[in-house]
Amino acid sequence: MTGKGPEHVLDRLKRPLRDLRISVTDKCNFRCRYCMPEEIFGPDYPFLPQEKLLTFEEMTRLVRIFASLGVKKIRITGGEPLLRRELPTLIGMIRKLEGIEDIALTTNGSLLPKFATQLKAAGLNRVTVSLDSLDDERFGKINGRGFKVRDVLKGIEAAEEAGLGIKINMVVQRGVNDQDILPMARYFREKGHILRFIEFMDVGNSNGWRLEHVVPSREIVKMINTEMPIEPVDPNYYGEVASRYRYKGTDTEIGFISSVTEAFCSTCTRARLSAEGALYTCLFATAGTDLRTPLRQGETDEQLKKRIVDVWHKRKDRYSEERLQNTNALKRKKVEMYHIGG
Ligand SMILES: Nc1nc2c(ncn2[C@@H]2O[C@H](COP(=O)(O)OP(=O)(O)OP(=O)(O)O)[C@@H](O)[C@H]2O)c(=O)[nH]1
Ligand SMILES: C[S@@+](CC[C@H](N)C(=O)[O-])C[C@H]1O[C@@H](n2cnc3c(N)ncnc32)[C@H](O)[C@@H]1O
Ligand code: SF4
Ligand code: SF4
Repeated sequence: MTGKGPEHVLDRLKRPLRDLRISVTDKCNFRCRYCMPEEIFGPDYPFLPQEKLLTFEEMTRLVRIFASLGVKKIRITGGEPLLRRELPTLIGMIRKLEGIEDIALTTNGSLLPKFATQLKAAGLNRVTVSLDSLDDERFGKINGRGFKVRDVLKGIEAAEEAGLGIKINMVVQRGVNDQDILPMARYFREKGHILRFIEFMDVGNSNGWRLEHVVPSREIVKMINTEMPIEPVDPNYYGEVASRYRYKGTDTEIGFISSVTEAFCSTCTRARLSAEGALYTCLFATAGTDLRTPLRQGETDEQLKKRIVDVWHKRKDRYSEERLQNTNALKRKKVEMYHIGG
């Protein structure tokens, strides 16, 4: 598969495949209420056994095939991806693949002090660190395990020292952490890091989502603009999830991910690979396509590629747009976020 450029596949809504998000583990050291609430994900929860997880060799082989279909960006996620042993080794393996221009990692940040340098050395380009509050009491409740804000800030500092690109993601929930919007904006503006506000979504089936809990991005834009004037910036690439802004008179950016109020399905170029090797074509999918079994049964690259192409050709997912039009979409059974990574 070397030598010639990638093939380009389009789905039924004419969307190309550009971005692959790989969940490397379903485990996490946090218990964020909106993702893995403690009462469901308790000590006896049956997480995937090691033999069901894709190995690094299997993931790398699949990434090579995806790259031959036009994927340029890989996002490593989870669960908490830094709980997967030897993760920098996987980054190094993916880095060597032709066609992969960008490797990013989404993390809760708590283990970055331990791994940031190794990740950078292995070829990781950037990290996106999730942080929902700067207040220890609220943050402890949100993460469900009493982690302190400092634990995450130390991770961000470690990533900075290692020379990794940095973005911060904050999921905003009305009545839970909306009072943190301005303090977060002030803090990361001062630090010069890109902060992105994410509208709380109805992912999975266990997070008790209600529309009243969503703070629409336009409300946050207004709130920030009143204190710290901002102006829109053009997207970096086709299908970028965040609407970008910058603080007037500076180069510091801020972003808004309006996954609920301004769905972006029409330009969605993302495929997702779960930790056990199932391919999902939407964050809100009810089922995935098993790639691990044919892979372990010895299918060739060409056969696996055909499976992926067939799935992408059939794809017509546009859940977030459908939900905007008809909230009945909410009633269907969906895959959990920790399972395919968000
Ligand atoms: N509905 C929906 N939400 C998404 C999708 N992709 C990302 N999000 C939401 O946006 C959040 C941030 O996503 P990131 O992974 O940081 O976004 P990204 O597009 O990879 O970011 P950049 O590569 O830095 O532009 C996720 O945690 C989700 O909440 C998607 O395909 N559909
Ligand atoms: C599932 S986590 C996996 C990676 C890592 N553990 C972390 O928290 O960054 C990926 C992202 O999904 C976001 N997320 C989880 N549940 C969400 C929800 N219901 N709505 C919006 N974003 C959500 C998290 O805040 C996090 O930024
Ligand atoms: S959002 Fe990330 S850190 Fe929080 S429980 Fe889910 S996987 Fe863990
Ligand atoms: S809801 Fe599905 S199709 Fe729409 S942007 Fe998200 S992942 Fe893509």
